[in-house]
Amino acid sequence: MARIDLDLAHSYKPRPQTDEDYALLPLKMSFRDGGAYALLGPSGCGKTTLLNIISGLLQPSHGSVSFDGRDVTALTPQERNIAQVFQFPVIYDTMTVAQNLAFPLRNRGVPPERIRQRVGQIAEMLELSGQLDQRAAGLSADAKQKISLGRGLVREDVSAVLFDEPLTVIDPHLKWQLRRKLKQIHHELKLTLIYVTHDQVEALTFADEVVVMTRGKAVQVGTADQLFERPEHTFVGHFIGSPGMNFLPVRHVDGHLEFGRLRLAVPPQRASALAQARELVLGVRPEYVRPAAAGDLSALPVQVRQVLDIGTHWLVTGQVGEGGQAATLKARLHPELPPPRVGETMWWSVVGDHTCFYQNDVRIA
Ligand SMILES: Nc1ncnc2c1ncn2[C@@H]1O[C@H](COP(=O)(O)OP(=O)(O)OP(=O)(O)O)[C@@H](O)[C@H]1O
Repeated sequence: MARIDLDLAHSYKPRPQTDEDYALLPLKMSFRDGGAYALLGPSGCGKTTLLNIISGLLQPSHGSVSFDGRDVTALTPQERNIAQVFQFPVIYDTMTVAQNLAFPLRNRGVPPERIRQRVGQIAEMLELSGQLDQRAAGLSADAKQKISLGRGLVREDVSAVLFDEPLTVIDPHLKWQLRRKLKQIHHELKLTLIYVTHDQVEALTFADEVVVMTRGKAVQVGTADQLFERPEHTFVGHFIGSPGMNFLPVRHVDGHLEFGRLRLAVPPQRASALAQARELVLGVRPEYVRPAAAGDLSALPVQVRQVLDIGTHWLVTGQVGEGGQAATLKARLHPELPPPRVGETMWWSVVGDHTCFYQNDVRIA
């Protein structure tokens, strides 16, 4: 296992000029030895590019990759000792499940007795023990992908195991089980795992830390709790959560906040952090929006536009302000509260301990 340090940028173009020419903007980041990480972001944000640079399938156009302090930028995946699992199964159909799992070990001259033990251990973890003697050809797509996962995890001497959307072909029900299984396997095997996905649930259940990416930038590396409670970038607030964070542009004037003609008090504990800021974006998650009394200084009047019964809560969409100043807010309201009526005006508290403030998309308080 290895600690992985990146200090690089990547452009697929020979002479990059602007930020748009880069698939990865300059980034500096470390992956702890034995950590479980997810690279999370929408299509085209640079996840696969980053994964391929870590594995050695791709050389960064700028900068370096180090494993345990050793520069490996020019080394191949084999020389870096990386195992990779791709979206689609990579297995030998003519071999049995056991032979497939043993293959990476046999290739490296691991003694037969150790191979037998390790294949048994991995098969048990992935619930493949009953199929060890079956030929891979006859198995379902799910089972074949489990073999691929097993082949990725079977070696004990790898620097890291990289997964590129490995559960894409898996049936949704089994997907849930396998995600949990991978987490459990990580605890047992203590491998450095890096997992690419565009699915936040997948990332947050699997990883200790999630790297959130957008447009070639890693905007935050954090635990599920950090990404939810303190998004460092508006993109993280928007991308994590369902629905994502509410954002309101506000002006900081004379110790209070203005949204159009509406006013909010600045919480005393935020006053110093906001002292120099004028144009701000207030961010509050729907989970932390609370009904409040009319005129409450932490609240705004909101006209209810839609009420959905989500079972565990009411998901309410409302409009605050009017005309060009209007903004949409969402709140998850407690199921035991009476459901709001469409068209009614409620006061929603949006400023509290969980509220974040942003300038140029970056959190300042
Ligand atoms: N071989 C390539 N040559 C040129 N441009 C590429 C190449 N591979 C990727 N890109 C571009 O680099 C950017 C990042 O792509 P990348 O595949 O890393 O994103 P991703 O987040 O993995 O997306 P997806 O989830 O769709 O796989 C995109 O703009 C993509 O078009």
